[in-house]
Amino acid sequence: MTVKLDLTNSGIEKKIESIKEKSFGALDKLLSKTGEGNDFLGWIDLPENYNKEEYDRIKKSAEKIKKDSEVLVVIGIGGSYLGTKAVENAIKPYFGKLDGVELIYAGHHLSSTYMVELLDYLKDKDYSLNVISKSGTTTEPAVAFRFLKEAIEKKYGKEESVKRIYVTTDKEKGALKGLANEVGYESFVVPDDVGGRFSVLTAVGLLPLAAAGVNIDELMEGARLGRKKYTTKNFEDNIALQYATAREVLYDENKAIEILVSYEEKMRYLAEWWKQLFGESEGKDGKGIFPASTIFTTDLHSMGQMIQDGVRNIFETVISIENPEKNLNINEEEANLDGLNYIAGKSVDYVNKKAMEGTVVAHVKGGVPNIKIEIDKLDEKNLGELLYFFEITVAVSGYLLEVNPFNQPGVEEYKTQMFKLLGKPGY
Ligand SMILES: O=P(O)(O)OC[C@H]1O[C@](O)(CO)[C@@H](O)[C@@H]1O
Repeated sequence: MTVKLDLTNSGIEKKIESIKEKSFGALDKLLSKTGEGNDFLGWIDLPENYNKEEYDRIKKSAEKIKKDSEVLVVIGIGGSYLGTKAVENAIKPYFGKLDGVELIYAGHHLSSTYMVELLDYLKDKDYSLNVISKSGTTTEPAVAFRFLKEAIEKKYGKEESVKRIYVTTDKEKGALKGLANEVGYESFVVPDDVGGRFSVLTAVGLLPLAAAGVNIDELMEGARLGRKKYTTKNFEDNIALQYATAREVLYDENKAIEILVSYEEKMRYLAEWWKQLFGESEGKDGKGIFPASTIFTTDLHSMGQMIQDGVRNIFETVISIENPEKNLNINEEEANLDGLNYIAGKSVDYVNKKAMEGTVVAHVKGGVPNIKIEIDKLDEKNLGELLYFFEITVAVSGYLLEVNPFNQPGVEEYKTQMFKLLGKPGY
């Protein structure tokens, strides 16, 4: 077992029994495709049932990008970039990069300063673009692409730039698809039945990740393993079902905020991906657990007070990585002026783990139930499984909450108001 779940500090193990049946019903609804949003369930079978021809093309394009570019600019927002950034950051070294290109993100906000500085940074780099938008009409990436397309055409000329632009979008709809068809960019598809926040294992995530040097075969292998485990209709064996059930019980007990905690800085963007997945899936009809995240011990020194002592509407889900990639021991110092000799001979990870154990005790004592998810190490295979684990959990959680986990009507409101202010035709 690679991903493990520990509910011993959740305080609700007995209550879980009482809604086990309801959770089964939710999983059944999902797998029999009879629930709301059942036209967006393509992600369930994706680890097995993906387009093999496209997968090969992704690998070939990634090799070409590696050969002719130092940088790949990933243009997208929300589900069109967060999964990539989550996996990339979890896998790549802190300083430097993998055996691939540097990924730089654009179109995930509207900072004019960022765009000016990015265009400047790219001037002396060899680069390619991957513009990603399922709808093909999202404003932020569209604006970014307009600037970056102009810049790349200026640098390489029209003909060469066409070979450096990769488009990932709907198979037939949207402005981006129209443009790709007209100009002849290499194109990849976001399947109709896979929503943006569930799309990391399609070309959306796979192309930039492969170009960055992430092992996408292993990522898919992990997801395949996840599919076997988390679609199992046996409560005792299915920890995604257990996690969804625990969340439902805690929500019933007015724990309306879930903080995803990690003690590894590399997990920061996995938490960002998780926040979109859970926030967009559950937050509707006046319901939903608010997804938040922290990196400990860093945020214990900023958010720790609030978590320990503030409004008691929080629970924590800790992702623990059993074996760090790298570790080092603290040496004994004769003078001991810093007073650290009491931990001499111990490793930094040992101290980190003790911080984790101590924090769990303190927070549970302070009225913050704790769920622990454990992986043995941070690699592509475990990440693939973890991504799939969260996807199944959120779908079951959504059905338990009696919302449609696969739409996001609320996101439209800000767009409507912004378009009105900008004078977009039709608004
Ligand atoms: O891939 P697209 O269509 O540009 O959408 C980007 C993101 O924007 C949203 O649609 C919300 O507007 C997210 O659900 C999605 O991940």
